[in-house]
Amino acid sequence: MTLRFTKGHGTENDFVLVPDLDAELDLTPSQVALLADRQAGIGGDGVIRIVRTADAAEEEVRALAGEAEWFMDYRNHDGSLAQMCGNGTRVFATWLRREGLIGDEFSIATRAGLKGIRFEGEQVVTHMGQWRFVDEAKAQAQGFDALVHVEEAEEITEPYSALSLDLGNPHTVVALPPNVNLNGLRLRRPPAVNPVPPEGSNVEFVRVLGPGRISMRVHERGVGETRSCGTGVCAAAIGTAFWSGDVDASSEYTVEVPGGTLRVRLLPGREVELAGPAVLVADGTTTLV
Ligand SMILES: N[C@@H](CCC[C@H](N)C(=O)O)C(=O)O
Repeated sequence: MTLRFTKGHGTENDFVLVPDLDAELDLTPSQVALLADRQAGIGGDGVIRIVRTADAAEEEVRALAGEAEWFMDYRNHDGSLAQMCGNGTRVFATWLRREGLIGDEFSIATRAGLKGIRFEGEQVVTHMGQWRFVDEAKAQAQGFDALVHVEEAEEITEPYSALSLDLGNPHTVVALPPNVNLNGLRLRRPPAVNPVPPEGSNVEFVRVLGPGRISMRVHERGVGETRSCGTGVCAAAIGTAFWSGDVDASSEYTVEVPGGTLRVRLLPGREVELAGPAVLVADGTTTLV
């Protein structure tokens, strides 16, 4: 079967977008993994099927059809399903706008609920909704609720304290001590998180650069190290605000990732907004086997 696709990225977190406007596709995990394969397929950190919310397979998603016409059906590089992708929302929205399917401000449906989108010049702003601690009592009592082992250069060192956050999808944030070089971490293998998150976790390593400025590297669940992760930079900003003493105040962070720069606004009511660029790189067709 011939498939139309668009390749796009948000701060170099790259995706294969597959329009399925008539809801004819039932992509299997192995078909997704082949599309995302950088040697044998188109290549990307994830695959986004663009489909009407009313045609989503999941009942909870279909229930959002009155508020959002389009559903971002997000799959990871390995073919697994994910609830949400922050960078993906901007690329998805940019494709919908290019095709004339939406206006300047609208909502999209995701497996983590509705997300508001607006275009501000070259930037796309996603209202990511509410975040939550996975274990607030433990985090407030100890300052962390998990441990992360990671390889540094050749060795696996002592575990780092970490914070588990739910941004619709799972995150574990590590604030690196000042003597540890962010670029020296080896993220080719998944960092080991303890307690083991039941559905796996994206793991972010954060270095504070100055007030409101951080840099981050990420190992994404279902992918490996990526050059950016939108939900991950939100988690990194939330963790940094938490460790600096006031996660409930409004604040803004600029987050440097290997693929570029993103802006995060922490809002009252534990809501968060993400702003950044989105680029559509190429359109083509491929054969689905
Ligand atoms: N890159 C994304 C997150 C994609 C999903 C993630 N790997 C997961 O499994 O939760 C982003 O920009 O947020």
